[in-house]
Order: sequence, then C-alpha cells, then structure tokens
Amino acid sequence: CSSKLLLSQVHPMWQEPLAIPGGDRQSPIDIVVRKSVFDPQLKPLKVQYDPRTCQQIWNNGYSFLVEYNDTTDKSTLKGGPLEDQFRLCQFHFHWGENNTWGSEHSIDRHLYPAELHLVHWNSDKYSLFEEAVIEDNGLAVIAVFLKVGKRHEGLQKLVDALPAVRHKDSVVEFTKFDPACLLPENIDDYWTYAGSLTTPPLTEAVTWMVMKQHIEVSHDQLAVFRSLLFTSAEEQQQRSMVNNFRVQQALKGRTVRSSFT
Ligand SMILES: NS(=O)(=O)c1ccco1
Ligand SMILES: [Zn+2]
Repeated sequence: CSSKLLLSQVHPMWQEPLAIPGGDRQSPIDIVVRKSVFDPQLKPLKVQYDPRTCQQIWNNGYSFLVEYNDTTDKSTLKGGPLEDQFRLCQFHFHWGENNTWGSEHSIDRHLYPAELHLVHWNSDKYSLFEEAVIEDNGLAVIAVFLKVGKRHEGLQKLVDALPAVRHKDSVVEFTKFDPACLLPENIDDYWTYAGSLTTPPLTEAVTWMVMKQHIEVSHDQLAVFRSLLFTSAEEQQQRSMVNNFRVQQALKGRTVRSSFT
C-alpha cells in the first residue's frame, strides 16, 4: 500500500509536531473500562485477509511495515462499528525497550510490552489510502496488545525476515503471510472510539477497534523487534528502534464504546 508516501513525509514522532489544529480526537488514549459504554448495536468484526496480497516488509525509520497490495478488495474488514468496507493496507507494531511498556493504548493505565496495528482504508468511499487518510471515516485500525509468554509460531516467519530490514529505508520481499494469524481467538470483544493516526500527520480519520484479548509472543521474538534500528546504514550513529510509541492524548469528551458487557 502507499502508506510510504504518508510516512516518508513525517518527522520522527518523538519530536511531537506543533499543536495539531483543533486536535480533539487524537490517539492513543488510556481506555477507562468503567467509563466505556456497552453498545448492543455493535456487530462482530468481519475480517477476510488473503495471504497472497502480502508484498514486502519496509523499515520506515520508526517501525517496520508489512505492506499489502491494496489495489483490489482481496483483504478486507467490515462490520463492528463500520458502515463501509475497508481494505488492508499494512500492519506494524509499537514496542518498548523492555517488557514494562511499549503499547500506545492502555487499559485502566495498564501498558503492554507491544501493540499491533492493522491499518485499513475505506474502499467504498475512496480509491487510495492517501485520499482516505484525510477524511473523518477514512481509516479503520485494529489494535491488538502483545504480552510476553509463549512463542507465537505464526509470527516467527516475520521475525526471521527482520534482520533483512535492520536499517531505516530497507525493504525485503515478504509474501504469503496471513495477518489473521496475529489476531486473538476472540475478536468479538473490543473497545471502539473515534481517533487519529498516532504518527504524523496525526490526521483524525481513524475508527479504532482495540481488542480486549491479547496475543502472546516470546521474549526472544520481541528482542528481534528491538534489534531493528531507527537509523539508515549511512548514518554514523546507530540508534535501536525501541519506544516507538506516541504519548497518550486527552479524551476531550469522547465516549469509548464496548462491544461486550
Ligand atoms: N500508528 S497508526 O496505526 O496510527 C498509523 C498508520 C499510519 C500512520 O500511523
Ligand atoms: Zn501504529
């Protein structure tokens, strides 16, 4: 997908850009469970991913993106809070330097060591990711928390490819990967709220769906994430790619809905 155009225009997110004009739906946030509102009208999520649309892994200088061919409706998301059909563009992770923190969202202030984001754009209304990224119902991101525990067999194929994209701007071909293997068994229980991208341009275009159930990965698998670098091969100073999460943002009166009681 063409998220590269978007991401290559941005500054490292830790230098938070100047105030976002009228930013009243920014992400990430802390989800206060007792303040979330059960919405019985929320439907189950319908995920249909085709592993054949998987194309490459790209180190964009602050995460690694697994990019999918989004020129047809082969890998799609609908249902849940979504009115339209959304196309999978890429997935990536955010993680910490240790297992104490790393996720962007938190549940009652509980942080996880990492968080997976599956990024989709509204293909009923727009024809390109870049168009959808500036519209208020343009994007849908599924967030899944990672916990350190048993090895994730499906993730290992991805982990084994990471040394090939150690440096910023490196790309490696990566095919036939089914991102559904990274979803928890239960995707019917989630929180959803109106938010933004957590990396610049921070556009307020995202319907977030944060899964209640986490997945488990091993300590060694997470250590390979931390072996990646923010810096390109040319740069003198190598910096480990860790703590690539944004600071949490004010809720500004938003309601977080839950699909479960
Ligand atoms: N981290 S995220 O999923 O909000 C994202 C996708 C593209 C840019 O930022
Ligand atoms: Zn993300």
